[in-house]
Order: sequence, then C-alpha cells, then structure tokens
Amino acid sequence: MNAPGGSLLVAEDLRKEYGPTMALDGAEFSIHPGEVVAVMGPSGSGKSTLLHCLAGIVTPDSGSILYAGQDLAKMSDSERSRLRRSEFGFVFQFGQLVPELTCVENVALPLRLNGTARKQAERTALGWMERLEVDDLAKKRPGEVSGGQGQRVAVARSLVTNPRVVFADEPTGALDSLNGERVMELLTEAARSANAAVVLVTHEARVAAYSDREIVVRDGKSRDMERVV
Ligand SMILES: Nc1ncnc2c1ncn2[C@@H]1O[C@H](COP(=O)(O)OP(=O)(O)OP(=O)(O)O)[C@@H](O)[C@H]1O
Repeated sequence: MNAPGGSLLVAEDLRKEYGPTMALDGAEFSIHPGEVVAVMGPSGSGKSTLLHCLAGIVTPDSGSILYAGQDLAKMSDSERSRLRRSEFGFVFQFGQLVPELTCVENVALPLRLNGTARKQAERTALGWMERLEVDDLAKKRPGEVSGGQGQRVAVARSLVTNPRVVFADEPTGALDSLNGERVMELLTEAARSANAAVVLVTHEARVAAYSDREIVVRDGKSRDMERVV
C-alpha cells in the first residue's frame, strides 16, 4: 500500500536538533515508487540528517515520516530494522564493504542476514554484480579493487534484496568524474529497472543530473525545485 497521492515515502515538518545546532527545521520530502530524487544543498545544510531520518536511522524530534502509509515513529525498533534490512538499500561514500569478505560475499551479505542460504544468496549476488559489470571481481577482496569498482560492488549490494528505496549518500564523492558518472549511470539504470526509488544526497550538479527531481536543503529547510517558478 502506498501513501495518498501515490508517494512511497513522505516526510512533513521534520525537526532535529543536535545541542544548539538545528540540523532540520521543518524539512519536507516525498518520493514516488521508482523515482530518483536528488537532495542537494551546501555543506552542513542537513542533507545527511534528512536521509538518516527518512531511512529510520535517526529519529526526528518532531514531524512525521510515512513509508507505504506506515508511520515510522509508531513502529518498534525491530520493525524499523526489518524495514531497513528488507525494504531499503544503502550506498555510502566510504568504507562500506567488509574487508575480510570477498566482493560476492559482501553483495550477498544482506540476503544472508535475512536468512537466505549461502549458495542461493551468492547466486543472486552474482546476478547483480553482472548488471553492475563487476562480476569478474567476485572472488577479490575490497582491498584489491579500485574505488570505482568498489562503489559498483556497493551498489550491487544495495540492490540485492530488491529494495523499494535505495538511500545513497554522496555515492560518487570519492571518485573521479568519469568513474562517478559510470556509477551513477549503473545505479539509476539498475534502480529504474527494479522499480526502486533512489534518495540521492549530493552537492554536485552533474550527479544530480541523473535524478528525476531535485530537492534543495538550506539551513534545515527543504524546497522542491519543481514548485519553484
Ligand atoms: N550526530 C551529530 N551530532 C552533532 N551535530 C550533528 C550530528 N549530525 C549532524 N550534525 C550537525 O547538523 C548539521 C547538519 O548536518 P548534516 O550532516 O545533515 O549536513 P549535510 O548537508 O549532509 O552536510 P555535508 O554536505 O557536509 O555532508 C551540521 O551543522 C552538523 O554539524
């Protein structure tokens, strides 16, 4: 079931203070199934805090977040963590692959944590690695692959559970522009073909260009660029 208006994830009037810092000050957000939305804005404006609230990682001080019509605040911790494990995928800027595991084991990890048997999990993982053009790296460890290759492995891992929303926080922030563009191409292509929505935090216009819509966050307040004349 989706929220009214066909939105998959809707946030209203989010506020979050860290001591004297107002990280979110009435931020709003909405995303439809399969849509790619870029969250832009200057450093420290509240982009990552917004993403963490939407993903149920950080609890806002006030405001509401509805995922598929369900209020995140009314869920128990275990319901929220089940949501993060099975309905959401995550890609971050750095250090997200487990160094001791091979790349295919890394991609298979979310399935293993959900109870899928190893062989089946690794078969599914390899399918996603093919789509991200990194299946030849299956047996390598993260320390043996390049930054761009590692991010493609991380993208494969974010999609392996067939999530309905992928949260990507500066996924190309540590890459050169050519590798960054390729990661964005593959991430958006793979997400669109799986009908997964993508919440993409970035401060780079060329990365945001891969989105369907942009939201700008300034001083903890968000503005949907489509509504700006
Ligand atoms: N865990 C925390 N503890 C204290 N202050 C925090 C915490 N997380 C964020 N902040 C503060 O909240 C404000 C918003 O931070 P946030 O990381 O959301 O911004 P951002 O737009 O993602 O920045 P950047 O583009 O630099 O990553 C900043 O002033 C930051 O210092």
